[in-house]
Amino acid sequence: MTKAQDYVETVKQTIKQRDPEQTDFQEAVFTVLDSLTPVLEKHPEYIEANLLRRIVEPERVIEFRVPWQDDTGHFQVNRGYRVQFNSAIGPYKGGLRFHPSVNLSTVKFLGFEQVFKNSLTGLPIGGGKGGSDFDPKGKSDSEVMRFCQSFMTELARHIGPDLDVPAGDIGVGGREVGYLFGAYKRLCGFKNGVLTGKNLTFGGSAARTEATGYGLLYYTQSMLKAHNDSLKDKKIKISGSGNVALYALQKANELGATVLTVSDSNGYVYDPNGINDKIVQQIKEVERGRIKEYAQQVDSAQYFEGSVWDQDIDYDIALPCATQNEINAQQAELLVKDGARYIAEGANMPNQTAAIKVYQDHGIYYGPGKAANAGGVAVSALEMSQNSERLSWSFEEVDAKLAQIMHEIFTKSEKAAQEYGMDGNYQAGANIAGFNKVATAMMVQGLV
Ligand SMILES: NC(=O)C1=CN([C@@H]2O[C@H](COP(=O)(O)OP(=O)(O)OC[C@H]3O[C@@H](n4cnc5c(N)ncnc54)[C@H](OP(=O)(O)O)[C@@H]3O)[C@@H](O)[C@H]2O)C=CC1
Ligand SMILES: O=C(O)CCC(=O)C(=O)O
Repeated sequence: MTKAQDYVETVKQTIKQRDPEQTDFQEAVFTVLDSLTPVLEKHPEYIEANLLRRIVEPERVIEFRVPWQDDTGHFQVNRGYRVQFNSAIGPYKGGLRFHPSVNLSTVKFLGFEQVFKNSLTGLPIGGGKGGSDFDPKGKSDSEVMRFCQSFMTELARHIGPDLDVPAGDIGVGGREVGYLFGAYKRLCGFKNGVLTGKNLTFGGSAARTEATGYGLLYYTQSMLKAHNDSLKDKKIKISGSGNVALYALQKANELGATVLTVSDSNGYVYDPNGINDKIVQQIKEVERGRIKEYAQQVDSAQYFEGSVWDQDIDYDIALPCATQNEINAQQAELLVKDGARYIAEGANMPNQTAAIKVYQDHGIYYGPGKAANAGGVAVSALEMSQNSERLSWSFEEVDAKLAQIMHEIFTKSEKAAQEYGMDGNYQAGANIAGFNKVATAMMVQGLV
């Protein structure tokens, strides 16, 4: 074992011992650490400075009670979190997730990923993430508003335009950001740089709603181009039908691909003629309905219960856009058998570690979430810039910047992989390129 390998193993063991139950967090950290051994061989000063041990420890973890009243008058309590992971290159930045599965491990894994993702965007933002085990599904608008107000009553004291700037994630969209902003304003006054993903009427950026899904397709375009390929006439499987999935679908259709599937946590819709994004948008964004309603409206579509990744059909590109760990090794084997050559992650960590190993073994080109889905946070950072200069840019201007950023993220990852002799390994490339900037910043800032 080299000194670098030994150091990585020691850091991994420390995490396992200190937080044995935080399995999602461990998975995210170990994936990054495993890519960094060659960097440590080249930079032994990082080992001397115990940099990895510091980088895997959040700067601050905030956990709080969120009491709220439901429509029947009963008092409810949820748990709120904000993990301020790393501020070496800018204020903490990252979304809030409202979903019953949220716990400290979830928020820590998402915050850790966010550090490297935000670094890859090239914009001056550190990493953070937050959320709650509150489930907005099935709640009335009034209940969601009361919950958001209570959540912000505590969160407000920890955030600010130059300190920590939350945004949306699963279960937190325009409605929730609006209520959170309203509550913040009553407590601290109008500071529109405190949240991103806002409505366009009070400082939101054009194209933020579309940014993660569109950015995913721009990244995928770059990945295909690197292999003299294009999206035209490609068959794509998308999972999820939320914000990321919907705008990935819309952009894929615009770029001449055929999207065969979309899904939710109950099941998936398959349409061999291609999923119509306008119908999905109406069902999900306007009616807040379930995806099976699509099959009730479109003759050529069928609805199936279960995971879309268990469906056995031929296709070219997989775009998982739902949630973490949605693809296991067996499902990855099926993806390979079905002829898919590319996979790019719209969701955060949708592939289990064993699934990624399957892609590597079979030469499938794999774009990790921290690179492929960075478009959302990149446009959030552009929203912060617009708020600072008290101006709003046009949709076309923001979209062009987004496309450029996604292309650069792909190129940076590709080059970093090449530099360390791992040509085509976009996962290692993204981890190394994301790490380099944060590591340099931490080293020159002294013991932080
Ligand atoms: N919004 C953004 O800008 C960004 C989001 N991401 C990531 O993209 C992913 C999707 O987020 P987003 O679209 O914003 O969230 P939404 O809440 O808008 O949509 C989430 C979608 O995923 C499905 N889903 C959620 N949990 C599960 C589960 N356990 N099993 C199967 N399906 C599930 C939901 O189905 P159902 O309705 O049944 O729950 C829904 O279709 C997440 O991993 C998020 O972290 C990454 C970068 C930025
Ligand atoms: O726009 C943001 O700040 C949040 C984006 C996010 O949560 C993510 O990239 O996973």
